[in-house]
Amino acid sequence: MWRFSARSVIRKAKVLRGLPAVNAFKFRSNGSCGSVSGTKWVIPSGFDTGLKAFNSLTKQKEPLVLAREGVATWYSCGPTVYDQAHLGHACSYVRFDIVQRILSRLFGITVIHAMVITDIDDKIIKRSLEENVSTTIISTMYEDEFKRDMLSLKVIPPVVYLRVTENVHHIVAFIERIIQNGHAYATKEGDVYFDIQSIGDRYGKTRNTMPSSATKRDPRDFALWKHANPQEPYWDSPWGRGRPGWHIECSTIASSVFGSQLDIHSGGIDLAFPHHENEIAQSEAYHQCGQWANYFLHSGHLHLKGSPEKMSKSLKNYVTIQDFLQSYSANEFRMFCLLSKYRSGINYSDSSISEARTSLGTISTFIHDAQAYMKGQLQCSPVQEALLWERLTETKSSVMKALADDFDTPRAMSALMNLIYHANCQLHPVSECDGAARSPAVFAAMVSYIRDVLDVFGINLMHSKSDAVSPQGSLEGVVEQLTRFRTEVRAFALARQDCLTAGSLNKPGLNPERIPLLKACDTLRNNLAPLGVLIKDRGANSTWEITQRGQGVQDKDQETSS
Ligand SMILES: Nc1ncnc2c1ncn2[C@@H]1O[C@H](COP(=O)(O)OP(=O)(O)OP(=O)(O)O)[C@@H](O)[C@H]1O
Ligand SMILES: [Zn+2]
Repeated sequence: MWRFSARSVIRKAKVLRGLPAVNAFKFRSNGSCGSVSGTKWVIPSGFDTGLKAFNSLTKQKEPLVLAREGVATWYSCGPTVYDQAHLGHACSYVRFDIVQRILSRLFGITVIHAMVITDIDDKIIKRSLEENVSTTIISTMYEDEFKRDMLSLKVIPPVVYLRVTENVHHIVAFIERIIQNGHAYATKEGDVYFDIQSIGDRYGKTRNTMPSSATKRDPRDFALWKHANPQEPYWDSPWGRGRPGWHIECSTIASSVFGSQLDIHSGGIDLAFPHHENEIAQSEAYHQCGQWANYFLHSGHLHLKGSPEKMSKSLKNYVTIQDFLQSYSANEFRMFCLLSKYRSGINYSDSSISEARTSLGTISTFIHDAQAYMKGQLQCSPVQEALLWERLTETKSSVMKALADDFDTPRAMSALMNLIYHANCQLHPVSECDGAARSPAVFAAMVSYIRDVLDVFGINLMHSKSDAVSPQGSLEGVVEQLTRFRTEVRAFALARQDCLTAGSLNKPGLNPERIPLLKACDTLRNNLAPLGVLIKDRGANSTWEITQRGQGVQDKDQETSS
């Protein structure tokens, strides 16, 4: 249902905005390399998606025009892998994952996403010296953890991850070309610097934050290649032993995958300057053209509430993704991200994450009630069916409009919540069925739509037992069998108590034979709760349900605690 073709979606979007559906696509005809960065941004030639995106190059929303029809080339700066990933990283990568899912699943655009893994840099070297292990051990360990963390947050992996250390030969060749093109110079110490003056006023002149150095021609010049100090890892190069500077890895790797033209480049806002400005300067100096990447999207920072600083490994004010997932679910984190614009700063606190949990709870409760109504278990007076169909249509159009407008997820979520509010207003439980006309189809349509949209955002609400498709061997089937087995064991143990009581021991709680069995049953129940399976004991019977992860540990119900 959500795999619309880009053409049909854009045609619909134009009709929604009151624009003629014909000529929905403009193929502009300026040259492949557009304008010069730092001077004037030129709208790219190619395929007009009908969407708008905030482009950091112009600091305003621009029509999103891609070089090829239905395809977006997308490069993102990846993590520097010297420590565990935290919620700041999660926030940036989940937000862009949502943007990419919107592009591909709602607007039919194939997103080709490549990401670099920075597996050599000053911070990694420092950490390896502190731990007395090689940089490879540090980077491999944290790269693996990063990838696992992203998967547990349901971030779709890029089509390719590229490590800096596996691309040093490309980087050396890239630097050589920049030198040949007259935009970089080597020093006698074995460093290579980008020559800012060689590109005139195309570089951010007012933002000189680079440290000065005796060997640089201009304090703004930045390192493309750094000579190796003793004990540091190195690669051979025409300038001696050394390693790449930070910015050059992205220009080289993005160019090695996508050539001289890139549709979208993303990263956190802290990367806008100097990192992205330097990437642009290097890439345009290498390709000898302007406007290498047409759109730069930057995500806002995540802060711990009350802290003016972004959450950061170096500032040690962070919550790791793994710690977070002990108490909350990936669905909850994604909802937390959806409730703010990807560009805005976001405060992480108990109350902001609770707000996300509450929103998910409202949605789940509505789905549950709507299903009960469909099954005839929730009796209601007649609903205003025509009104609900109308509201559903309006919601669909509001969601599409919001998402086409710089991926405005909070506006889309508010349209969904508004639909739920109006639908809930019609669901009044009454004690008896009055035989009134019923309208299950409109509730079914709302539930399907809400689930589809959330699925696009990477939130899967198919977690209730009744929803689950239960082919043999599914996880639900396994939990069902496990619970039945536990029920039998418990019933057996409880019956042993009855026997002994009947045998006039008169102290049922002291029967030693049943304790290990009941203890095992308690342990199983307690261990399944953080995994999202809530077992409830009702007399000798037990039921189970899938919950949000982390809920439902019920120590107070321990059968063996007394
Ligand atoms: N607190 C944060 N909020 C949002 N995005 C963040 C935050 N911290 C890092 N990022 C983003 O995560 C991506 C990977 O960052 P990287 O590994 O280079 O982190 P970093 O900035 O070196 O981390 P740190 O500052 O924690 O040492 C970048 O796009 C960066 O902008
Ligand atoms: Zn980068």
